Amino acid sequence: MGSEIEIPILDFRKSSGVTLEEGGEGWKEMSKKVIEAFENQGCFLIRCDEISNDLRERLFIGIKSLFDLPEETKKKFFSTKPYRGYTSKSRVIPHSESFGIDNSPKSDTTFQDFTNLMWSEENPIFCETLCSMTQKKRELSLVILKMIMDGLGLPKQYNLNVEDLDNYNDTRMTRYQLPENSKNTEIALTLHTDKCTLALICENDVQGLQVLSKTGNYVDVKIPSDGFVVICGDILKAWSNGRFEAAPHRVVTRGDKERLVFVVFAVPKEGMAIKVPSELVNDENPLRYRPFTYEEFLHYHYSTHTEKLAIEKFAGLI
Ligand SMILES: O=C(O)CCC(=O)C(=O)O
Ligand SMILES: [Fe+2]
Repeated sequence: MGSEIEIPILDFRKSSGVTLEEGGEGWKEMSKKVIEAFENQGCFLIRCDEISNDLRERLFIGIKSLFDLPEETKKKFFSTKPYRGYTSKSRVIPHSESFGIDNSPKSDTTFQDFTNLMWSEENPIFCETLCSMTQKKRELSLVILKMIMDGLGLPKQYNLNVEDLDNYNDTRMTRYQLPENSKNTEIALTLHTDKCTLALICENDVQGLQVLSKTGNYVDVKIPSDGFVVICGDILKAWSNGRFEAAPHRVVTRGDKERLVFVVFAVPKEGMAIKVPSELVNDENPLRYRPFTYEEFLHYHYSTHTEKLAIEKFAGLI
């Protein structure tokens, strides 16, 4: 399909010559780019030093061995919470299986409990890899959110909002099934927006993510091997009074190589009121979203199965 837009690549690597010291010139420049990308496409690619080849390799070896476990073992990871636990061939994701793990910053045994449940002989290497990846991604998403506060020129008090908007991680690992005929392209994950603040995604070497452009074309996203795609979620869109786009995206499978992804959704603190900063509201930009909590929105989305314009239908004022 036609790719008339380019997804911007923001280079956070030291070797690119930028110094991302908070408040410095490089930081300010990068803040502008983050804001521009979220205003225009609702997503961007990032290259960074944090994720070494070795770490990434260990991650995907671990994820593969996780999905290769017997079905009865995988089913032991059960959750009553929407989109958490082990899901196989669900209504939303018919051609894939995934694990959704809530990773509260207060609990440091989440991944240990998880890997101990999946492997009776335990799996300390994978456990350590999951902790390390999730932590690095969280650090990065906090930097991105701080850049947003700065770039929008919001007073320093909004830096408190950053920790609350990205209070805990919902970590998801997914394995997509191959199409029955490797020459076909199949939709493995239907068009949606992410219901979180931010999503950071990395993949094994198999591409499949597509973002829907404003002009209605699907654009293939090639996630750099030393980075992620960063997607603005509905929460951040509403918080920004609709200034940012929540990029609609889907996943297609093609070819004969299995696609594995590791996603960290940054999720707001339980009970946090998602409220547009008054500085972003004026005569030209009247208030577009009422205050709400993430839990209320997720419940609405899950119980009504509303996907299209879910955040507008739930909290929109205009
Ligand atoms: O597989 C991907 O690249 C994206 C996954 C995704 O969009 C999701 O889990 O919400
Ligand atoms: Fe998504």
